[in-house]
Amino acid sequence: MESWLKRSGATGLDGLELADFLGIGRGIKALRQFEEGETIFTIPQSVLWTVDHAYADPILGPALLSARPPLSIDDTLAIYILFVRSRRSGYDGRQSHIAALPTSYTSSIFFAENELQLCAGSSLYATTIHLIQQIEDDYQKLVTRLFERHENLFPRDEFTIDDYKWALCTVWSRAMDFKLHDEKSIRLLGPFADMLNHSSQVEQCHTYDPISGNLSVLAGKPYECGDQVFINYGPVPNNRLSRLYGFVMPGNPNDCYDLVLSTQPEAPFFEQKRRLWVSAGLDSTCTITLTLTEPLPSSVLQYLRIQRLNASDIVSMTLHQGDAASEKISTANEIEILEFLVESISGLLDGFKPQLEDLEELLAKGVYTPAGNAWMAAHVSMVREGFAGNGRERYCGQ
Ligand SMILES: C[S@@+](CC[C@H](N)C(=O)[O-])C[C@H]1O[C@@H](n2cnc3c(N)ncnc32)[C@H](O)[C@@H]1O
Repeated sequence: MESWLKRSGATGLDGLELADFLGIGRGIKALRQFEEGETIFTIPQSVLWTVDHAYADPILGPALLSARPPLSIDDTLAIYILFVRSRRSGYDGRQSHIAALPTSYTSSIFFAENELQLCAGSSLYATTIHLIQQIEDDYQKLVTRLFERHENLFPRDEFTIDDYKWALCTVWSRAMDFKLHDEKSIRLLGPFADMLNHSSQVEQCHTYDPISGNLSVLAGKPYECGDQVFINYGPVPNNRLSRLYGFVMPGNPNDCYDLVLSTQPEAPFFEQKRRLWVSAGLDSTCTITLTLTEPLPSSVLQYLRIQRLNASDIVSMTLHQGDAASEKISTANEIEILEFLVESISGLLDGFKPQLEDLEELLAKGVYTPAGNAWMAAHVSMVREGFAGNGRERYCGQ
């Protein structure tokens, strides 16, 4: 892979090598010193995996262009990888990258039922179950939209659902996203750059030049010869890390709980309430992220105050829409929403299985293999530790 990249114009690779690091696995090792901010290496645009390159491929492109509706970005990249992997000639360079990819992944979609049960009640449990079904549905759509129409391009034994899952996990765990101008963004996989592991000790230091289309990695901190070079994947909570990347960080400060608030259209004064939610930047169904530093965002209270409005509250609120329900509306309304919150958060916490104390004990005793699936699921489930304490204090103090 490295010789193909160098021939294609990659720079900086001589100062680096792939190496195994204890407790983290394969990553990139510095073979010399790097000063913070220095460009470590650059991968040219011609070898990146992008949606544009997939469409520009003379064999794959026309098939992708004919798919209706068009494929999502992740599906396009996943099919591009599988397509290149399946070719017998003409794709040596990209195939040398594919040969360096892991052959299996540890995303939560591969957890066994008993492993997944360890995080029952968490958003990871619900999203993983949903995702497994979604992947099966998406695969069936690909079969009818693409594979059956171009049987010569997509030999069925190299485009099975297991191949599709592998390619999707390749994209989820290795793709980088960059914001461009005009609110546009680009998702790409950079050969070699995708060998960099994550550390929250460095600032974001991978950059994309929209003019040249090249990808560069800068030193996020000073490195000595022999150090592992890291990038920062972003402030990702453990449930996402486990779903997309197949690892977790114990005590992750970015841990959060996605609280879904929704109201049925049959509810009293639904239309008026919906308008108030929209004026407050919310909606009749909205997902609000509870974090360890902000376990009870004001938007939760705002949503519930509007949800519990009675006929007379609605009239006065509609007159003063401003920042709807950002403050207490009435004592009765406030008591109602706080009682509801205590009840529903207790319900949410009770929904977690197994009990927090049991999980803490099992983890402390080292029952689960570190970094294994059960260990990851247990750590995701521990997220409630922070919310249980912080949240309750906050509700009692209202
Ligand atoms: C972009 S790849 C990095 C290269 C990867 N280690 C490899 O050998 O191909 C991302 C994957 O590396 C692993 N990884 C990255 N950072 C990690 C970390 N801090 N701890 C444990 N595993 C990590 C996870 O398996 C993740 O899905």
